[in-house]
Amino acid sequence: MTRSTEDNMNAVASETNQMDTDYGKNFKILLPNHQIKELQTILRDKNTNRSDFKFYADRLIRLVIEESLNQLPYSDCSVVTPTGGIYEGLKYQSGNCGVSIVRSGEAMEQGLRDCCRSIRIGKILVESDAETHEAKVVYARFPDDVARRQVLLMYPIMSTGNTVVQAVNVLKEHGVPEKCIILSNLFCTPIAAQMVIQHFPDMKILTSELNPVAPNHFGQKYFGTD
Ligand SMILES: O=P(O)(O)OC[C@H]1O[C@H](OP(=O)(O)OP(=O)(O)O)[C@H](O)[C@@H]1O
Repeated sequence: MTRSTEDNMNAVASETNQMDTDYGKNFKILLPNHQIKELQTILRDKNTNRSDFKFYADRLIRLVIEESLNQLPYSDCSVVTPTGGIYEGLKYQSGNCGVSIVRSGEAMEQGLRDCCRSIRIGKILVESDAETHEAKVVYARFPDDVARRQVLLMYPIMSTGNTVVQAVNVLKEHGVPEKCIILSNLFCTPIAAQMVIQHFPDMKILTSELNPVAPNHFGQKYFGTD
């Protein structure tokens, strides 16, 4: 039996690691716990040095990536144990890929590779016009068969949501159905959540925090260009 992304989403949502929100069934927040709150606190603290920032950001990224992988399809399988028993388990299905939104989305690539060693990772670069603040896509590269894959779209900060909206539009132009995209995010504002959900109601979104203030220093500090 194959477990669809949706089946899996519902199964996982009823467990303890995600919180349902008022933003519909496709928007999930990691269930807050002390560990997650500590990581978020360190990342928001202006006194956190760059080395610590990257270290703790990578830890939070790993948690979000692990949970995002729970949204992908798995199929039933059985294996033989060392004592000759049969263990009924699950097998991760192939046919997935990552796509990072440059630049801060690239910070999430290693977390994904640590879990899926040889996963293909595409890239999208969205630039905001300095005067009009209009976001536009200036570069995009995907696996040839991206339209047939489940796509884990990685971007850590959603402030207005404009960057993500443009990136998802490009994926859709390349034939990726909305329901096959899982957005992996660390910090999201309510405005961005509304904006992205309004544009793409069938896309799945996983974040670690919904807060009116996004830590927009993330990319600068993670990559040391602040
Ligand atoms: O949801 P949006 O309003 O589109 O904003 C998303 C992010 O993009 C901006 O960063 P920046 O342009 O520095 O991108 P980067 O961190 O990826 O380099 C902004 O400071 C947010 O961190």
